Amino acid sequence: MKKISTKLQGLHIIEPDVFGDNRGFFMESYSSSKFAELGVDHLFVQDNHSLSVEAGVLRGLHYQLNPKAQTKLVRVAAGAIYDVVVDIRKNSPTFRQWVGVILSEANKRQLLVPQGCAHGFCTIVPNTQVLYKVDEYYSPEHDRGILWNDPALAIDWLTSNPILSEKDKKHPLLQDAEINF
Ligand SMILES: Cc1cn([C@H]2C[C@H](O)[C@@H](COP(=O)(O)OP(=O)(O)O[C@H]3O[C@H](C)C(=O)[C@H](O)[C@H]3O)O2)c(=O)[nH]c1=O
Repeated sequence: MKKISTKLQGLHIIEPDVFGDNRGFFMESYSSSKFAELGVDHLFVQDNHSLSVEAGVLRGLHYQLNPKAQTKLVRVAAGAIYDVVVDIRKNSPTFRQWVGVILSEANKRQLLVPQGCAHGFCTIVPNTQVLYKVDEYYSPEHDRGILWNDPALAIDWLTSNPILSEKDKKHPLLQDAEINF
């Protein structure tokens, strides 16, 4: 199993060991002891699962404010996404910078998204199912968002006309968003 760092502190790609044979494959998608050996020793308390039936569905950019900020361990069980993480930690040297990673059923890559980052993804193929663990429970009172196409972030989502929830169409720009990281 490999952990690959990125330019954002705490944002890592994890490549699990995959055992393939003529039947298909097996992998331990999560192991608290093996992930802890990689420094991923969070106590995850909730598993999330979403299905997006179309390509071009964009969910994000979301985060929860402290003290309910979430670390997320994201993977794709079916289909493929372009996963985007934005550093919204005011004192971070990479504040306002973003990283995009393709997570897919095929590459089986996982993404560890640290607290203090906004997270979103855009599906690349229909019927994409995303599974992710979080280390803090959902708290609507602390749930916040940033507008997906904030010009100050200039995120290239690899799609021009995404399918968005009404909520995701109305998030503020980062400059106007409530952040406490
Ligand atoms: C996130 C969440 C949502 N819900 C309920 C609230 C709504 O009634 C319904 C759909 O929620 P929402 O439209 O916020 O779902 P997504 O747009 O997929 O949001 C997620 O997408 C991006 C990629 C993220 O990183 C977040 O984890 C999460 O915000 O599920 C819950 O009951 N528990 C939860 O943990």
